[in-house]
Amino acid sequence: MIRSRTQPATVGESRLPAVLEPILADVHRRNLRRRARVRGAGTKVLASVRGDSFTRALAAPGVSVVAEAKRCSPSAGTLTGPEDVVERVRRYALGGACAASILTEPSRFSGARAHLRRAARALELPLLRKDFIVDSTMVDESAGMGASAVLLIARCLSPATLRSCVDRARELGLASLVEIHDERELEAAVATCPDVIGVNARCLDTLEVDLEQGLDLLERVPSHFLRVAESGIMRPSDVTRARNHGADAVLVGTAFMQSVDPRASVAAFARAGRGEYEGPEQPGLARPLEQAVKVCGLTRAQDVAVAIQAGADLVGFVVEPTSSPRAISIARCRELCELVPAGRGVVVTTEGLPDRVAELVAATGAHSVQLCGPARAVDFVDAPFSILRAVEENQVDEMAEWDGIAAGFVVEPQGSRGGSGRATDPNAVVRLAAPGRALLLAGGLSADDTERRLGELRRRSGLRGLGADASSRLETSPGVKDAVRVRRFVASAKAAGEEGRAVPCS
Ligand SMILES: O=C(O)c1ccccc1N[C@@H]1O[C@H](COP(=O)(O)O)[C@@H](O)[C@H]1O
Repeated sequence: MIRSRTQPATVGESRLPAVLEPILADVHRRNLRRRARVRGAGTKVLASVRGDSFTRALAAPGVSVVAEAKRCSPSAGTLTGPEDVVERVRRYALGGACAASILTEPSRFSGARAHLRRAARALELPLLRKDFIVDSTMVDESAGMGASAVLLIARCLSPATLRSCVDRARELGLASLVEIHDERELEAAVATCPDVIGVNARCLDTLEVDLEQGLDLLERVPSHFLRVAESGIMRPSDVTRARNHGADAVLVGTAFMQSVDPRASVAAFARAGRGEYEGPEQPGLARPLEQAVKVCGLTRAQDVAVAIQAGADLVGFVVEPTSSPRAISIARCRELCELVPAGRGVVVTTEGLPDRVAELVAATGAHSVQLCGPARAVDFVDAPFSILRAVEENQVDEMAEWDGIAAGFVVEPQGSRGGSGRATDPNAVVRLAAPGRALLLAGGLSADDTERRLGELRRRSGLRGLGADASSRLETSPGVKDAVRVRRFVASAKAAGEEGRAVPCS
């Protein structure tokens, strides 16, 4: 039993870890306040609880991915600024997450009940409420928020309370995931017969993660329970390890929160869960596209070195159209990609068939692809690499289709096929701004006019994240970059960024 309502120090016989003590004290305080406010009103439970959708999703063949939305944590610190949790979870769903875990704990994880409520209203995906549930009334609340499942941390609950929470969840049609970390907690979990048992590889006393130890314990969970590996799953090969230890699902938070392209990361992990992933351990882009600077159409190793040393965030290699004066072979592209830091090489293609594009990405070793030809967004939802979609400045509808699927857009002048040297119309570009959309301005940018053109657009439109992409005007002859122009282009694009930061957003 928890001894005090505001300062719980023990659960049953065992002392609480130092990290849990203040968290649980806060939970109790908030519960007291909330219940005093709503006394007599009862807890509204949604009629349409979707608990079976959570267990069905986890039971799908292979290792399913439960992707977590959390802004910070005691172990990782701040993971993201304020952001739209619904948009993040939508990207998780596109990438192939079977369910999402949403933090509702406000003080240590910057979670909110509203995040869960809004996601449940907006999305079909089964949602796990991740919080520090201390009694069955919090299970009722979870159903009221639209959760399909609740996380019950064995370390936070006496055996009797754990049982009453699992039973209450079952009555409400919610799935319960009981989290354990050692043999004793495994016994307690098994005794309550939850739907799912999760092994947290993180020790709550030290916050240290030992994935191997966690996976060994997971193997000892009786196989009639759905088994989830939690914490320490940072790369696709960890999913493969979990698969080899009998996991039905992995719960991944930090790796996806730290990813620049959560859709692509989830897609890579989900493929690994099906035993189908062969890509890099850090899938997708390495840097955010906000104010990114890309140098495109590189054909020579020395030009790649200059661009990277100058500070380019991305370097592009044109494989198609083969008619481009900057086109190189797949083998040459692979050689040049090897010279580039991970996550910064982009293969440029007019190919639009997803399997062929996937082959091209694998063959070149690029982490992302720039799609310049006709392609359907729906074909790329679960592509395990990042996508830059090239659009013409008037293709607003095309952009809407790719939102959330492409990590960002390269905006070219109307009628351009790339590398034309022609400039975009600023009036058209400002109309493309939308929340959460990353844009790279392209078309005839040179070492001389980039700072002015970018700065002007950023000031006029509030497009402060606008990046830049240039090719032909940085050359001495087709395919041969001029080192001075490349350096000046990168520097002036970055300088426009600094200026943009100083101008308040209107
Ligand atoms: O760089 C190229 O030659 C190229 C060829 C075919 C498709 C895309 C290409 N690069 C893209 O072209 C623009 C920049 O062109 P420019 O500066 O006007 O010459 C940009 O989108 C590059 O990614």
